[in-house]
Amino acid sequence: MLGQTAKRLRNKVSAKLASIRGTLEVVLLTLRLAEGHRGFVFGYILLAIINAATESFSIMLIVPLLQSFSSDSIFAGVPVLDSVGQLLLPFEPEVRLRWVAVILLGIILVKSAVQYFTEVMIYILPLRLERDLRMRAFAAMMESRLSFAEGISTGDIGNYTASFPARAGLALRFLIQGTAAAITIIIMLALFIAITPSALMGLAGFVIIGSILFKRLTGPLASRLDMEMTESQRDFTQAYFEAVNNKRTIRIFNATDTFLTRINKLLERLRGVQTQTIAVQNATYPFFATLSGVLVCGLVLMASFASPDQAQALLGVLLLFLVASARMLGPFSVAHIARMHFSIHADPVRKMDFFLKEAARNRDTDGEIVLPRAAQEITFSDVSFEYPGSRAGVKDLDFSVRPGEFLAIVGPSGSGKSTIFHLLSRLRRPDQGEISINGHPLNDLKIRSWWDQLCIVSQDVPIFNATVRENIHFGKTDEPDDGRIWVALENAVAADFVRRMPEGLDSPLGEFGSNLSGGERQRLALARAFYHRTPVILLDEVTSQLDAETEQRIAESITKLHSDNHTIIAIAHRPKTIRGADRVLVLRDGRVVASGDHDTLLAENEFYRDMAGPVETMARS
Ligand SMILES: Nc1ncnc2c1ncn2[C@@H]1O[C@H](COP(=O)(O)OP(=O)(O)OP(=O)(O)O)[C@@H](O)[C@H]1O
Repeated sequence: MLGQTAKRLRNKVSAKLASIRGTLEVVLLTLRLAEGHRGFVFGYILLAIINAATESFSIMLIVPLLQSFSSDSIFAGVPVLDSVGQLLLPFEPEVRLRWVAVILLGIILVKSAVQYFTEVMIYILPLRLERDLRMRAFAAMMESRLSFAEGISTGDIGNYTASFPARAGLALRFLIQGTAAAITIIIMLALFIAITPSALMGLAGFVIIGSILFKRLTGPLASRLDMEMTESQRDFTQAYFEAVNNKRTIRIFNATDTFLTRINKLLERLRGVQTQTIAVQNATYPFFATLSGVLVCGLVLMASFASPDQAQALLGVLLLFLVASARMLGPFSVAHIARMHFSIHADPVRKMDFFLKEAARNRDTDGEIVLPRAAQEITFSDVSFEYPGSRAGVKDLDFSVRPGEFLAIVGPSGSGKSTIFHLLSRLRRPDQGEISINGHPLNDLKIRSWWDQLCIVSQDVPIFNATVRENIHFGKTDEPDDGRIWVALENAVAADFVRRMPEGLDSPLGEFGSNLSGGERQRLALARAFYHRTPVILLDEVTSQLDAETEQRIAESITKLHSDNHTIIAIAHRPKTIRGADRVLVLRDGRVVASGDHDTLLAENEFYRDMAGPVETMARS
């Protein structure tokens, strides 16, 4: 029996210690996240200490002043009050009042100024940290390896770049607000220890019993709300972005009502968590006010049972307790509200810190070699790559592309064509083998010096919510050259439809280019490549949405680029679209199964012939 009780006690103690360790860990993590704002944090705490000191000073002045007008000395023998009282006594009552009034006025002015600045700072600080963390999360995502960045769901991205920074900002706010309140309480307690130990006993009892009771009542709820807030915000962001990004599909599949119901449910859940949080937060002040009221009633009752002398002493303590509790109720409630809020926002602090560390670990490392701008020879030597967690990818790729060569890569869907582009642009890195540019391993290059010489037109045609000019000039830092933009548009067979737009090059293209047709988007993306005229151009199914005539005109533009000594690597499902290529690589299940020129492959390779289809094969025969 005794052993069991001891064991239970041990478990309780170790659980308590673990919880204290957990809180301390979050405190340190919060301070680490706020590393760049230390001056602000310490400035706030310093002002809070000045605030508490002025508060104490005014109590030390007011109480002896009142006492000095009374013939019954309730505070006789109380060291601090006595000595301040002695200082006041030699003065005439009116002089005493004047001096106290002047000093109090000075204190009040200092206190008001300090209070104003602490109030402003406490709202500014979370915003500063939020802004800083949002930027850090965004940069971490952009600068980390693609496999890491692509592994984060939209809901989580929403949390890392919006909700978590805001909540970590609040955690910092409540951490320093709680610390400042705790310092104020300590200063006040020290003052009351100096004044009278019995008042201190009352206060200490009030502080300890009140805190334990309040924590018991609200602690578990605060931790649950912390988790629920994170989850409900993540789920809402996920659903929201899915709805925003799939407007057309949702309508056509008649899924509007389903989506609205889902979003409505998620919003309702979020509101529920927020409501519960507000209910818990606002319980603090009434709780402690009631508790201190109950204590006062208890003391009055006790005085009613005591002898007149004891009653007077008790009422002296009561008076002090009233002053102390009235003064301390504010910082005390703030300390508890802050503690509770801090634990409500502990989860985002841990997750934000973990995310930033993981992103730093997965940061895309760069090489040292700056590649001079020139025609480049590209070599794949025994390159193999598998997507993480999947067996798909490419195997044993071994080929070179000469400077100025036009290489076509054909193969069925899923054979690994786009993966080659990802590897060549170092968005992914080979598991085995090496890719080199002009003899330099791709991993050793300063990647921006390679990207500077590379342009990609991909299947998912990224058009930005900007004007035609800004979309074509995208990624460049010099001034846009309208003459060259029009030439690029002509080459991409896009000039006619841009001319028809009401504002020409200044026309806005809408979000994701929603003001354009699929083929127009494709031609604008091509115009971007023609404008950039980088030494190496990667084309991924660039004519898949175009009619035969436009496709033919674009093929001519590509041939012209080729004759201007640009290296072109073009991906296609259908051999028809890359007839101008010098050489064709045929890909199947991630491997190169044949290579040669179009005609030779048509004549000799059955797989290629099957892909080319009867029209192409007949055209040749
Ligand atoms: N992020 C990814 N994670 C896991 N597997 C992937 C990923 N991207 C592509 N794959 C897989 O890798 C293989 C090669 O994909 P890739 O996109 O290179 O094919 P592709 O030949 O370009 O196809 P398509 O012609 O349809 O665009 C496919 O089996 C595909 O499912």
